[in-house]
Parts: sequence; structure tokens; C-alpha cells
Amino acid sequence: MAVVKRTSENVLLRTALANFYGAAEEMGLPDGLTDILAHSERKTCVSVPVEMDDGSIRVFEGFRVLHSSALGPGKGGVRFHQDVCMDECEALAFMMTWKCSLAGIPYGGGKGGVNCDSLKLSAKEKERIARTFAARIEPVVGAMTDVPAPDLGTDPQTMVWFTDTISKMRGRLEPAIFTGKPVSFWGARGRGAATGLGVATCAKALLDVVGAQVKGGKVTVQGFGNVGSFTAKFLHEFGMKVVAISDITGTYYCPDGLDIPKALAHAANDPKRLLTGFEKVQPGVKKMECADIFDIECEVMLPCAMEGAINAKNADKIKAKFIVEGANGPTTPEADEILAKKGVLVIPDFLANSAGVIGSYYEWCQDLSGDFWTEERYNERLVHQMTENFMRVWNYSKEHNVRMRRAAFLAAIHRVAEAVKMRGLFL
Ligand SMILES: NC(=O)c1ccc[n+]([C@@H]2O[C@H](COP(=O)([O-])OP(=O)(O)OC[C@H]3O[C@@H](n4cnc5c(N)ncnc54)[C@H](O)[C@@H]3O)[C@@H](O)[C@H]2O)c1
Repeated sequence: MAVVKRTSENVLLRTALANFYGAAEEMGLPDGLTDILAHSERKTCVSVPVEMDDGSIRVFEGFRVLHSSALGPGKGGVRFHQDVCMDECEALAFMMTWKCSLAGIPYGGGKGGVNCDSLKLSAKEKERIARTFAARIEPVVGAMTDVPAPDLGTDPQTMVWFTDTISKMRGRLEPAIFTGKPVSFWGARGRGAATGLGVATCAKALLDVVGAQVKGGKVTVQGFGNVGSFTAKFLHEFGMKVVAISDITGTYYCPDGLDIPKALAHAANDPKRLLTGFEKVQPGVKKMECADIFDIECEVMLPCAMEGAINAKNADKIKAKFIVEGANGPTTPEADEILAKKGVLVIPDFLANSAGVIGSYYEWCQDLSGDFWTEERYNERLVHQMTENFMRVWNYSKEHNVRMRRAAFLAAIHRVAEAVKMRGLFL
């Protein structure tokens, strides 16, 4: 019987499923395996009742999805964002399965979140949400079952609240359930910057392999949170000219190159870590609308903010030669086609931003062994592993004459499918 294909109203899940079915068909994956991998193993939905600072009670919705545990425990972030829903979590869990597989680490894919607006919460409210959410998902997380990490709207402090809550519930310290913890509490030196270092390393490896100049090459970075800010920092350190950065307050553009250390310091001093007012800090910086970042001419554009950022409405305007996806799912399938016709080469998210999860793996290894590494050892291993992973996909793409997204998918799906076949269908 032919596979009955799943789809969704949610753009991110629709994209994840369409990409998966396309790749599965192309690689001739048997229908049974296709069907298994098109469904998540577990989808958990919890209510998160919380007392707000004004004494009122609000009930948020929390989610945790385990897409596949064929290769190991689930791995993936927890988002605190008003748009979080089950379909979004499932789509992101899918991507984590392929990302972990491609990265060559022993994890499956998971993802979760709470539908709250983290920017509108006080620290105390956020802590109460974090602890209640952790307590309610306690039965489905663990160092060898499902290992969450920070994502949009959550941070190392949130991971400490999660770890502390579950450790107290279980009556023993459980440092390896959550990664992305602060260095002072079972975290890993280097983890905070890992995703950005990996995205920047991919962009550099790409320019190297196509023979383009790295030093002085123009780049634009959308989003200036964890991923975007460290991506900009390392690109700047590689000698590239970051001509535009953006966040929810707008795009900050300077054709001669932005002073990234200044921008980092400016955002670090802002109570919400935003770039508000940066145009007044560096002479010659022009502030523009958020969407204007796509009109800027550059060698590499790095979307590091939200899913669906590059879509059918704006893909045609893009003037970059290459796109390196720092965010998860920033390019819709429609945009992918438009970009391919324009000759814009796209490095897919689950390759480009996989250093976050590779770094999480390093942290988990250290927590399980109690042997902590130096930052130099961490970064050295990360840059080496990211460059190797990039080259593996690049060579596959050239050998089989397929685009990078497809090449990465085929390699990733193959490893998970082999594990499912080997382990069998029991449970
Ligand atoms: N943090 C990680 O380690 C990690 C790892 C892999 C993938 N990701 C993905 O990367 C993306 C960003 O994650 P993050 O951790 O940096 O989040 P974050 O909350 O730290 O930062 C998000 C940034 O995007 C900006 N932004 C939001 N909407 C925007 C818009 N319309 N235009 C311009 N800027 C906008 C915000 O102002 C903020 O600067 C997400 O898709 C996330 O899933 C994160």
C-alpha cells in the first residue's frame, strides 16, 4: 500500500514533511520505513498553570515531542514563545533527528516549548513557568531518554531551573538531562558560542571550497540573539565584512562594515539584549526596516532569527550568492525553488547550525564522565567536526549532482533508517 502522506497547516511542519517525503522517494526508502519516520514516537502536551506577579493565574500550554530515538536519546531545545504549538514542536523535532544523524552524534530528535511571550515575563514569572513545565514533563525526559536544551526565549538560567526542579523531584542530581547550562553549574566552556561558531565555520568552509575570498567578503546576518550575534562575531574574527545585522527593532546597515564588537557590547548592555539605538553608536550606520536586510548585496546572507523568514514573497529580492541557514527552517520550499533558479546556493539548517547540538553532546559527555574540557579543546574539536561534516555533504552533493539540502537529507535519513532496520519495530 502506498504511503498516505501527512501534511499540516503549519508552515514549518509542512516544510519538514515535504522535504522528508521528497528525499525518501528519491533514495527509494521502503514505504514502511517512510511511514515510521514520518511519525513522531511521542507527543506530550501539558498545561502550565502559573501565578503571575499581579496575583492572577494564567495557564500556558507546554509541549515536548520525541520524533525518533532510533540513534539515541532525543535531543532538542525548549522554546518560550507565544507562537509555540504542537505542530511547530514536531517539525523542529523532525529536524533534530536529521541534524543529530548528520552530525554523527548518538542522539535522536526532540523539541518542546511553552506558548508564552518571554519578553513580557518577569524573571520570577519565567522561573515559575520553567519549574512547572519541567515538573510536568519529568516522566518523559532523562539523560538516556530525552535531553532538552535552550532555544528561542530560554537560556542557561532556564536550564538550571529545569535541572534543579527535576533533581529535587528525583532526590539526586541529574546534570546530564539538560544541556546549555552555565559553566558554573555543569555546563561546558564554549557551549554558549558553539552554534554561532559552527554557522560561521560553515560559511568559511563554503567560501574556501568555491575559491571565494573570505577576508573582506561581505555578509549580512538576520537576528542578533544567541546564534546571530556569535555568528557575526566569528565572521568578523575571520576577517569578513559584516555589512548588516538585524533584530526585531530593525536592520542596521553600513556598507563599509559594522563594528561587531561594539554591536555585541551595545546589545549586551540593553535590558532586552536588543540593538535599539545602535545607529547612534557607530557613525555611518543606517537603520532600516527588518525586511530590508534581504535587499542588501552581499556574498553570504545568514538568516539566524526565525523560521519562514525567506519565503515566496521575498526570495526573488535576495542579492546574496550564498545563504547559510543559522535559524531552523528559515527558507520555505517555495523560496528554495526560487533561489535555486536564481543560482543562490543554500547551506541547510541541519548542517549549518548543528554545532549547537554537537556542542550539547560535548557537554553531555562531560556531565556523564565528570571530566571537564578547556574551551580551546572544545572549539578545536567543534571546528574540525563542522568542517568535516560540511565537506562530507559538499562532496556527496557534487558526486550525486544534488543540492546541499537534499544531499544532507539523504545522508541523514540513511543513518536513521539503518538504525530503525537494525533495532526492529519492538515498542
Ligand atoms: N541557540 C541555539 O543554540 C540554536 C541552535 C540551533 C538552531 N537555533 C535556531 O536559531 C534561531 C535563533 O535562535 P536563538 O537561540 O538565536 O534565539 P534568540 O531568541 O536568542 O534570538 C533570536 C533573534 O532573532 C531576532 N528576530 C526575531 N524576529 C525577527 C525578525 N522578523 N527580523 C529580524 N530579527 C528578528 C530577535 O530580535 C533576536 O535577536 C531559531 O530558529 C532557533 O531554533 C538555535
